[in-house]
Amino acid sequence: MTVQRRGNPKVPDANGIEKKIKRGNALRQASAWRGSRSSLLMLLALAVILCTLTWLYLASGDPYITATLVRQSEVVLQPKVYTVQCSEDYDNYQRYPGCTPQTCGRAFVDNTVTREEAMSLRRLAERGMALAGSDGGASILDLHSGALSMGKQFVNIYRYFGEEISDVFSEKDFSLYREVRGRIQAVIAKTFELDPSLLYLTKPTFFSRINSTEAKTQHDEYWHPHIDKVTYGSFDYTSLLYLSDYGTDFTGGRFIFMDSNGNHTVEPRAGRVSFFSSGSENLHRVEQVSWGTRYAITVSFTCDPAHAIADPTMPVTSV
Ligand SMILES: O=C(O)CCC(=O)C(=O)O
Ligand SMILES: [Fe+2]
Repeated sequence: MTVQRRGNPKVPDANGIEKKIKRGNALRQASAWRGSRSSLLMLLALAVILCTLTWLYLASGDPYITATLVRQSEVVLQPKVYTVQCSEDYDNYQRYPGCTPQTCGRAFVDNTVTREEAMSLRRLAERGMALAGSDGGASILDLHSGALSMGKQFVNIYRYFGEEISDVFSEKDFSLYREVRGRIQAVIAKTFELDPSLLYLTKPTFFSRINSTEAKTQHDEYWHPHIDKVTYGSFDYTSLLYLSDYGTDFTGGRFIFMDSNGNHTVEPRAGRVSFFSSGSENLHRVEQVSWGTRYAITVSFTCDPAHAIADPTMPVTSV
């Protein structure tokens, strides 16, 4: 019997197999490409969604977003005022009509004190602090009480340095402080519609010098959130006169109002006066300085005559 060789259609020839393999490869490649193209599109879509969400997040005023109220480069010639609702803190204290905050808020002005005056005050602070200074990143000098940071504690410069202090400070320094204090008092009274004669300078009033040196004691930890009326008791209006420039003299060190709807920042500028009602409507902190040295003076006012202090004066030394 002869075996007839019939062409089997199910067994393709070598060419056919090759073609099939090629087609298979091509199909696989195409689908791989389609796969990577669709992952790319997916990534793109994700990026678009992410950007949209970020934009919505920013635009909706998220509580943790920081907004700058006043930049260092800005020159504020009329007080820039932001009112906020007064807290109930003042209910716990005796009210003094014409002084106790009825309108609360914060304001900034750059032409109450000149930059030259700020530089003179800064030199005064530099001379004073050169006598001692903190081991950590925050030193203070209080011309009223004489307190000066020294190592991990404080000394009284008037007692510790005695007559030598007249080589460091002059009458002119004290009269500049008085002059500047008077102008700050007047601008606070005008802005908050108060009787300037019913505001009194209160303690502590001090120069501060802060930098990025590691804190050695609690006194060096200047960055904690606080309410001035709680921290200092007698304050009704706080003012800060900045003696150096954010961005050139130091970085970090911005002042931050911590509001329920977000952080509101002030960039220090030499000669800038930042003032605000001292209650919990103005919870704040100072950002840690990351580079350089920042100088400022805290000059605050009370409505309670019992907490008034006199302007600092050159101590009378016995001959
Ligand atoms: O220096 C500052 O900007 C703020 C200081 C401060 O909060 C304070 O002295 O109570
Ligand atoms: Fe404060």
